[in-house]
Amino acid sequence: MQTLSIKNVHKSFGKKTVLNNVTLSVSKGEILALYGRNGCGKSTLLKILFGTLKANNIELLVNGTATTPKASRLNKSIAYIPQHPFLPSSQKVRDIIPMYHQNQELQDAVFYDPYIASFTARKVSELSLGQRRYFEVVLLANSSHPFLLIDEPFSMIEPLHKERLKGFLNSIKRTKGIIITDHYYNDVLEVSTQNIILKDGLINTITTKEDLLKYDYLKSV
Ligand SMILES: Nc1ncnc2c1ncn2[C@@H]1O[C@H](COP(=O)(O)OP(=O)(O)OP(=O)(O)O)[C@@H](O)[C@H]1O
Repeated sequence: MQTLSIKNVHKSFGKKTVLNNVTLSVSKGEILALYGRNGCGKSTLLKILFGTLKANNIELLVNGTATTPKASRLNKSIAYIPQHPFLPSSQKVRDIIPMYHQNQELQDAVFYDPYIASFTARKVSELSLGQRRYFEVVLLANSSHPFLLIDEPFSMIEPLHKERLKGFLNSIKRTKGIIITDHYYNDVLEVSTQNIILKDGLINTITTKEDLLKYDYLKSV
């Protein structure tokens, strides 16, 4: 079983502790959903895992072997889809695909995705938000990385795009271990296999939607 485990992640910004000995793990075949209120530290945790933000402390194990976030990024264990646009806006979709994938099979998986095939001639700047988000996810999820971090894939996109994205995530779920964070909790709950919430720097397990009330994320369900 391929598993990504993090233990005792600690992160402070000045005197403010955002992550307080956070411990979690995700295995191939699982989608771990991370909830939490604005500013609680979800993106901070994903950036730390991808090695673009330094933690005060982190123990990272990939398949039981101790490693570092930077090494995991460089050896293509972990892929990361950030919250903000990251693709070159003046490039066409069809030119971006080979930039990310030299492997023909991986290129084809993106090129021949039925929805992406309908806009490969367009520049990224010409895509709708939903098209761009779907392209970003499919582009990076069709990779050899066994673990994938996705920050807010559903935010601000229309219902039809959300359905398409959920369908895609369900189709790749058995091939990867995925950590996803988003405030569209109903959509996330449809695809997730495990659910946790970050509150006051600590991780709590969620088993029902009502637990989101318990940790002050919702007022009613
Ligand atoms: N570089 C930084 N310097 C100082 N404080 C920071 C920095 N980056 C993040 N923070 C603070 O850390 C906290 C966690 O931010 P983070 O972006 O991880 O929250 P989040 O849970 O992803 O929020 P949202 O749901 O709004 O995306 C916030 O209070 C934020 O202001």
